[in-house]
Parts: sequence; C-alpha cells; structure tokens
Amino acid sequence: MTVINESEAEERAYVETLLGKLRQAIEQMNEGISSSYREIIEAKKYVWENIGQLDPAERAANRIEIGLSIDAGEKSKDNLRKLYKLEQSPFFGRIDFRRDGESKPEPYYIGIHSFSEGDNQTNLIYDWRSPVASLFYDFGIERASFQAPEGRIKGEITLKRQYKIKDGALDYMIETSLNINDDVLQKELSGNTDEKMKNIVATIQKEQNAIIRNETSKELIIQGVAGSGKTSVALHRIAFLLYKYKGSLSSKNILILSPNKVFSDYISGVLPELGEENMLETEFEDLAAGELAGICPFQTFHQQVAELTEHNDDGARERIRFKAATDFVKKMESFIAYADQAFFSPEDIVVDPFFISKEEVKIGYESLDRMPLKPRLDKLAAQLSAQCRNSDGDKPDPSSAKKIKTAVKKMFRYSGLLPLYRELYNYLGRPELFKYSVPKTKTVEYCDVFPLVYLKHYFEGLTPYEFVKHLLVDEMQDYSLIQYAVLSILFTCKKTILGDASQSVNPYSSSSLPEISGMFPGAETVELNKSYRSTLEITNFAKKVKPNDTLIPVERHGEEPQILKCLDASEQLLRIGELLDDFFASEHHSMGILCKTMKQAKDLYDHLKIDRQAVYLLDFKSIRFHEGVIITSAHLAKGLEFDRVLVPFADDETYNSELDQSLLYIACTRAMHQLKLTYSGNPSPFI
Ligand SMILES: Nc1ncnc2c1ncn2[C@@H]1O[C@H](COP(=O)(O)OP(=O)(O)OP(=O)(O)O)[C@@H](O)[C@H]1O
Repeated sequence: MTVINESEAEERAYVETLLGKLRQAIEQMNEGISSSYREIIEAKKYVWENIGQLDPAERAANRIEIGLSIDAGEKSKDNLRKLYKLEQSPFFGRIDFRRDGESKPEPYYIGIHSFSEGDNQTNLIYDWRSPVASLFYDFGIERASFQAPEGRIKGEITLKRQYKIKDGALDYMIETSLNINDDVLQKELSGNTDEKMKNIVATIQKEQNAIIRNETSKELIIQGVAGSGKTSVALHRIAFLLYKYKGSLSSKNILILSPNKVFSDYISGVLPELGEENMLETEFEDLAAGELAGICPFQTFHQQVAELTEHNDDGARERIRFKAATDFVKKMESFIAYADQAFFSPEDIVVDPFFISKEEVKIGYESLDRMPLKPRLDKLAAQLSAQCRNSDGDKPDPSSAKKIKTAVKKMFRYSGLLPLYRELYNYLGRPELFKYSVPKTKTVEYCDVFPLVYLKHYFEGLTPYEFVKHLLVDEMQDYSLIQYAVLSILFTCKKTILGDASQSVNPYSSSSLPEISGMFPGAETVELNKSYRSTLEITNFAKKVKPNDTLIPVERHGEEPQILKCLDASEQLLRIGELLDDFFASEHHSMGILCKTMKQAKDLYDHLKIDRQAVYLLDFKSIRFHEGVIITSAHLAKGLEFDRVLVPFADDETYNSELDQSLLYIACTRAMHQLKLTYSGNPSPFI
C-alpha cells in the first residue's frame, strides 16, 4: 500500500476515498444478495413445480443446494452489516511500522472490522484483532514487535494516530507518541451512557490488551477494581478468541455464567457490535437446577441475599459461613471417603442356587472406586452376576440377576442423596447446620445447593458440559469454593474468571482471589487497578465508603458527590422527587436510584409521585435493562452503570454492617458523572 496521508486534510480526503470504496462494496454485496435470493426462490419454485418428476436423490440434492445458498446469503448479510458499520466509522487508529530490514514504513489503518479491495485483496483496514493491530495497543513511537503466524516481527513504529470518525465524517484526529492518548480516552469516558454496554476497541489499554490476547492460560483469573473494565475486557477477549480460532470455536461453544438476566441483557450489545454472535448465558443456579431436578427445590441466591439484608439471622449467617469456609471442600472430601467405607456393608449373597461371598463383594466394590456410587453398585452387581455359576456351571437367569442387584444396592445404607447429605453434618458433629424442614417448606437453603451437587458427583455422577470450550465467570467473588469445585467437574474447558473482592453482595459466602486461585492450580492471575467509570470525585468518595488502596482512579473531574440530610421520611421523598425532575431536565441519559434492599426499592417506587412510564423498577424477575430512571437494589445494580446515581436512605439504621458497607460501595461505584445520597435521622457511619 502506498498511502502516505501526512496532513489532516489528506486524512480527511482518505476517509472520503475509503467511504467511496466501502459504498461500492456495499452496492455490490446488496446486488449479490438480491440475485442469490432470486435464485433460491427460482430453485424452490422449480422443486415445487417438478416434485413429481424428481427422484429422491435429485430432491435431496436440490434441498442441499438451496440450503447452501441460504447459508451463503446469511454470511453475505453478516458481511454487509460489517460494511455498514465501517461506513459509519471506517477506522479509529493508524500506525506506521517499519519492519527490520525494510527501508520504508508501511501504514496500517485499524478498524472494528477488516476491509480489503481488488483481486489480490489489498488490506485497506485491519481488524482490531489482527496480529499487526496489537502494535497499536501495546506501543508508542518506539521499537516494537508483534506475533504473526510466521513468527515474531520486529521493527519500529514511526507514526501513531487516533481518530474519531462519526457518521462517516472525521470528527478529530490526534497524533500521539503514547500507547493510547489520554485525551481520546477522556473524551470517550466523559460521554453519557448508552442504553447498553458499548465496545471499547478504540481505547483498549495495554494491560487490558494483554488480557484480551492471552492465549496461553487454561484459567485466567482477573481481579479488577470497580470500573476497571473487567466485563468489557472479558467480552473483547471472547471476540478475539472467536476471530483467532474461527474454524474451531463458535459462539455456541462459549458460555457465560452471569449474575442475572438484566446483566446479560446489559452486556448483550457488545459482541454483535464487534460483528460476533452472542454467546450462551446462564446463571450459576440454573446449573444446580438441572442437577437437583426431582431431588429437591431450593432457595435462590437472590432470596438468600434478601433474607440476609432484611433479617438479622445469626443462625443463617453461621450456616452460610460454615459451608463457604476454605476447608469445607476438604471436609466434604473426607466425609465422602468415610461414607464410601462406613456406609457400605458387604454381605454374603444367597440367591438360590447361587452364592457370592462377602469377600468377593468387597473386592469388586473396591476395584470400582473411580465410579460414582449408584452406577458403581449397578456395575458391581452386573460383574458379580456375570462371574458366578451354580453347580452345573450355569449363569444366573434374569430374575436371579435382579435379586443379586437388589441385594448389592441394599448394602449401601442410603438410597437417596438428601439423607446421605444430612449424614454429612452428623459426621462433622454439627447436625444443626442442615436446615431442611419437611414438610413445612420442602426447600433446601441456598448454602446447601452446591454441597448437594458436589455430593451428587460422588453419589450419582454429574454430566460435564462437553460442548462448552470456553467458560466465562463474572462476579467471581460471589461464588463459594464449593461452587468452584462443582464448576471444575462440570467444565473442563478453558476459563476466564473475573470479579472484584470488594464488591461482594454476600460477604458470608464470598471468595477471595487467593482462595479462587487455589481452586485452579496453574491458573494465571492478573489485576486491573485503574478505574475508568467514575470521576475522580466519585471514586474518592467510594474509597472513603470502603477503603481500597489498590484502586487508581483515572484523572477525570466532575462535581463533588453530595450527601443531603432530610428532616424526615416525607421530606426525603420530596427531595428524591426534585432530583428526578433535575435529571429529566438534564442531558444525562440514565439514572440509578439504588437502595439497599429490593423491599426498599419497591416501597420507594410505590410512594414516589412519578410518571410510571419514565421510571422502571428492576427486580429479580426483570429481564431487560432500561435507559432512563431505574429503581433497584445495590445487588441487582452490580455490573451496571448510570450517568447519575442516587442512594436514598443512607442512614445508620440502613447501612451499618460489613455487608451494608459492601452494598453501599457497589451502589456508589455505579455512578459515572454524578452521585448524591439522601438520608434522614443519622448518617451511615460509612459516609
Ligand atoms: N479502555 C477503555 N476505554 C474506554 N472505556 C473504558 C475502558 N475500559 C473500561 N472502560 C469503561 O469503564 C466502564 C466500566 O467498565 P466495566 O463495566 O467493564 O468494568 P468492570 O470492571 O466490569 O466494573 P464493575 O466491576 O464495577 O461492574 C465502562 O463504561 C467501560 O466502557
């Protein structure tokens, strides 16, 4: 390529030239799509009209051909969408790179997708995920190198530019010697929220790029402070892996374990924006629901959190803590080893005329110790039947084999998972720690759900999700170690696990970074300490709510957070109403009114004199994220962000415990540009 484009005017002209080429490509592709659809219709018509004359082989061949044409059409439509996207903004970066041994640098324009022209497919725009594009994220004007399929390419970057092109017009251009110029990042960060999470391709930071392009870790654990881009980076990483392993990895092989449906909806725009399909998504407890179906209904995580935040139940806290403790997985393993011996009592089997000694039973049982118990007993019975003979040398008939099977099964003291699970607490000398009140609720507590699933792995076996080739776990701090133990059994694939120890909604069963790493020997751990979401003033305020020395705020200024004291509850309602009016009159797009509990959020929604069309109550049943005003709990707001955040009821009765401190911190760190808190009575000790 011989583009030079020294001046801004030349760059503007180059944008125009590129747009012309893009439009031409769009036109050609549209024509191609229309004509191939015409052909498909013709082919279908032909089959329909001649159905009687075509033999089965011809019909099958026609069907296959039509199917292939439809697939090709869909692919072209995908490419067309990418071209339309490029027409809006063809590129956002440029680097001129002189390879060692060459005399002149070559310019590379970087965009959200690649674009090439001519028969020899000259690359005019490079996809941000292409090997050469990593130069843009990793280096300034300096010696540089990148990993190409043919090996590491070394050289020198001689020019680096960043651009903002909106609706096909060059808005600004910045020449920089740095990695990603701060001015461009500042401009991006000071904008208002979109309805959903947006891509950050133009301003990915060097440390983020290292995570996105990491291909070596089997498990990559990302601990990142609030607003450090963990979720964004994880999604870009998926887009990168889909690009890199196009033939062998598709979005259907990727599963995200997300905290709730609203969060899934909130992040659902990023991958399509990057030209990829959305991945599969589920919640942790959906995994348990599949495994415990028909065994027992259970309390949900949200119900557990609601109970913890609304009632002061020391017993519940103790049960949760005990089952989330670091040594609990070990305790379960020791119980399983004990149960395997203590609850199996080998006996002589007499099914006339057959006899099997208890020694034979014991040897057979021990030799099958790699299998889950139930299939193991079935196999043991089948083996014993196959081996035994009567005095005539005959094998047992089906009826005798069935009796042998029944005899073997009875040798294990428990036939159901729940009674065996109850035994765990007798074994540990803490029977009071299993609360299962049949027939009152018939529901097990959430803290028992994953210990039960783990025990089921021993008792009946679990079925691994083999189609999943990459698992993404968000909000890692909210999962206990026993959940990770279950995860390791269900998913043997590569994993990206991310979260923030300071943002636990349930400190009694949260896990720290060292604990999680301990569950995955060989995992690589990275930390992101720079926070991009909030202004410096908001971040400093949040750091006072919950001190966090590792958090480095990005230098972006805004108004100081305000704590508004109200005389009583009714004045507080009035104040909140005024703040809402102020929001509606502003240029901001989103406002979160974040309460400690869902009950408070619901009551506030009911009592506020507001236009219900303009304000949404987000609860645990919600499946959509909405632009505008959202009233919800801190728990549900996790992972989301708003231009403005209002935290009502910031008094000492509402926020006083360790859990409350976490929730208040989460609520405050959702704010990008403005944060206000209201209270009546005494302020919370955390503000
Ligand atoms: N390199 C970047 N360029 C521009 N914006 C960025 C960058 N990194 C992060 N951001 C922005 O910072 C905000 C926070 O990102 P994200 O939600 O991914 O962070 P997080 O670490 O998952 O946050 P939290 O844990 O608080 O929910 C988003 O608005 C995101 O677009």
